[in-house]
Amino acid sequence: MRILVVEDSQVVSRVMRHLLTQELNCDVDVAPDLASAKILLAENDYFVAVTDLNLPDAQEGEIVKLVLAKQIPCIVLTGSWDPQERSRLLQLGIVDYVLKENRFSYEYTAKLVRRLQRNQSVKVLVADDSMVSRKFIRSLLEQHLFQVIEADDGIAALDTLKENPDIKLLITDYNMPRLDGFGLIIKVREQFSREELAIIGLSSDSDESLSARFIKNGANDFLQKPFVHEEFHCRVLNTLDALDMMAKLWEQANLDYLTNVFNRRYFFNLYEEKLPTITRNQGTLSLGLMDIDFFKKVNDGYGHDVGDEVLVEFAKRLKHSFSQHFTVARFGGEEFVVGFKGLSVEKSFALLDRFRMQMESTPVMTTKGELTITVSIGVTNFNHDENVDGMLQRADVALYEAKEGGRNLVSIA
Ligand SMILES: Nc1nc2c(ncn2[C@@H]2O[C@H](COP(=O)(O)OP(=O)(O)OP(=O)(O)O)[C@@H](O)[C@H]2O)c(=O)[nH]1
Repeated sequence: MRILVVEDSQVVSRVMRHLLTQELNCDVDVAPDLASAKILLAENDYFVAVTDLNLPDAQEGEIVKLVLAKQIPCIVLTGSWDPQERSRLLQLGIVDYVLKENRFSYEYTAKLVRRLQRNQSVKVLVADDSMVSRKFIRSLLEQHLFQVIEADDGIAALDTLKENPDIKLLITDYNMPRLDGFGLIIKVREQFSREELAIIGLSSDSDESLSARFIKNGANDFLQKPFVHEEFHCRVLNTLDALDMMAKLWEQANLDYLTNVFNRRYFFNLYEEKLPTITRNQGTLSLGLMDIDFFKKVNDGYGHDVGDEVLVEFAKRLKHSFSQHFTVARFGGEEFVVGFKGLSVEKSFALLDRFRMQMESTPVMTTKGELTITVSIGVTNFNHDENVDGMLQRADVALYEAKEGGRNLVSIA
């Protein structure tokens, strides 16, 4: 990724280059004037340009027109606050107008570039029956490089969400035929949590209670029409930042920090939730509890870091073998579990025994060389009158038998 900084002050261009390369994996070209910017723009493709307005050979912001004509997103970083110029440039389609006030302005600009990079993979659905309004919102979102999908009422929005479950943000108007904004949000929230999909409500209605009602019905935020560009972008960015933050918190709470498979808490919550349905439907569930053999010897002989490498590789192989259809979790230390929803104990035994043999026959490559790692496994099925703990206790007994039987074995409880 290449970024162009057009800036005659060496101090500012050095700061921007430093912050941008720190924030992103990118190459930064600096042009100190319009003439050199023209040459660089002719020679390279840029992801974004960060430009000053007042250059030694062009004091009227000519650089902005040049950058926008090449369809390159343009962030203006200027020393002069001119409200009229600012709104003229925003109308022209710049991404943002940032005043060089202090170091936060430069940090903000670098973060904005990182968000633009992230936005390229973020899908936003705009539900509004007014085509003019939809197109206006689309143009604002596209300035920030989002992927935009439109729907002209609530029902169309629901269909679009069904076809595109990876949509991250829904921006919805209130008054729409067939299904209005509230109806849409209520239906959407039946399927998508706040962690999965963010919603911003919009309305030009003067009813002051609308914003609170939108939020109480499940929206993350609300915007009164007409709004200014910057407020729109700030709210969209804040909402998506909050979504990212929630995703990070969710990962910290549910994923194992070392191996990135699910943790014990996730596994318990998932199956405590699933067991009543499995019981009601007379469904099948089995699980395999496994423990790497003589793992202490790996740590003692090669060091804790090599032990970690083995755990990471073991989890990778487990994921590769099972996570497409089943649930893989690390319970702690060198103990892992796989939940086989829909599989009988005989079938999961066969899969786990094949995994055990593959472990034995394919050494793990570590920084201290190849190590042959074996695993002992206890398998059990789910009796419809028990809880997750009961099932795990029986799997633990089977695992103990596998260890007692000489290790590198799969045993059924
Ligand atoms: N490297 C590393 N070691 C860990 C981690 N968590 C636990 N351990 C180590 O795992 C080892 C577990 O050893 P033991 O419970 O004695 O079992 P074992 O050596 O695998 O022997 P058996 O299970 O009887 O085959 C201990 O040395 C722990 O310190 C971890 O996250 N990383």
